Amino acid sequence: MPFPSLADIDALTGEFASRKSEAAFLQHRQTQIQPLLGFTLVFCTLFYLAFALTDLAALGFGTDFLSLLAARMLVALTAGSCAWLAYRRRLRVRALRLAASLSEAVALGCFMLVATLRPAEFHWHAMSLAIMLIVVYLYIPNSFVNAALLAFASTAILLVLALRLGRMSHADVITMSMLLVLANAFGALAARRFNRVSREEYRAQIELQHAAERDHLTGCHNRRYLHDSLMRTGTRHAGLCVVLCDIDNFKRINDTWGHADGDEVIRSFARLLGAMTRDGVDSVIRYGGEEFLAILPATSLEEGIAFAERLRTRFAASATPSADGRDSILTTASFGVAAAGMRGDGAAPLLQDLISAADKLMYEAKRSGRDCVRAMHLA
Ligand SMILES: Nc1nc2c(ncn2[C@@H]2O[C@H](COP(=O)(O)OP(=O)(O)OP(=O)(O)O)[C@@H](O)[C@H]2O)c(=O)[nH]1
Repeated sequence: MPFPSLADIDALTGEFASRKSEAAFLQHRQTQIQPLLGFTLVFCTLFYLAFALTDLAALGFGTDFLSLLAARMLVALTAGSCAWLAYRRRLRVRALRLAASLSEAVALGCFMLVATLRPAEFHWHAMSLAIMLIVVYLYIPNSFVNAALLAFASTAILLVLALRLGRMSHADVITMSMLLVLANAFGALAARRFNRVSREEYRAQIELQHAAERDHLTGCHNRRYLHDSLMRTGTRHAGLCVVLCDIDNFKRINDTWGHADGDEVIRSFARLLGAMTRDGVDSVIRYGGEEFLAILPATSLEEGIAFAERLRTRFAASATPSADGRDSILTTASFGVAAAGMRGDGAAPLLQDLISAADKLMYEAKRSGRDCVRAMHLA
């Protein structure tokens, strides 16, 4: 999961400047965005249709009224279909934004037709557009840029129509322009603030989750993650291998070099383990003080042993520089490897059984003189 920084929030839009962070944020919010888009579109469409009454009052029953009714039905059809999609289908964020932009563009376009056919009421049209702009900026979930472009374009078109068709005084045109500029400025500022606050909230949530699931010293997952995530969800892999690693004679390292250097040895072991495991596939957990657990899905016992042997030789050969930089700390580690395939009843192997077996095997490696691998296959 990408870890976004506050500096990554764009000053103009309030969205993450990095595509990766923004995509992760939108993905995280998707389950909220979908029903929100659906609800807002339905809500706006009902009002849009209800306002056909004002067409009837202004124009009477005739061709112009029917044209506007058809336009309003088109808005209802577009927004209704988009709302249905938002409720019923699992859409990608890009598709949701397309649905939002399309509904907004059709509604604003039809609104311009209303203004054209009812040229005596530009004061009301300006007020209605001001309200619609707030809805576009704040209520219909869309990107800041899409919302701003639609808002600017519809403001410009209404002003041109007012100048050409509305028989308005200069004072009225100026007041109308100011009102629409105010609605745009307020809408954009409020959208920017909302975007920023929701991204700060998301970042704090990710940070908390990270702190709750990770070990502070090494950045590896902790036992809470092992119990709450891995053990609770279980494994869906037919074959699973677990490697328990324990740094040898670690007490002596602390006693000889001090705790700060001991910490550095733990960190360098964690770095090596992280570099040798597969990103997004394997899990590395700091299981105890100087004990680590590697959970390797879809890995056979032979592959697990080969992995542990590579790790053992590389760690034994890599020296950690002491804090004063004058010496190098060399040590070894012992490993217990347990693997299992699909069980007789067709169920996946139990992680807890594999960890218990790997723990026993690791102690066997310690008893056999340390710096070695002990392994077994669970039936
Ligand atoms: N520096 C440091 N030491 C730690 C940390 N966590 C645990 N320890 C120390 O690690 C040592 C582990 O010692 P033991 O369990 O006796 O094991 P060992 O000395 O490695 O001996 P074997 O495991 O039998 O090879 C203890 O002295 C703990 O205080 C840590 O985060 N940092």
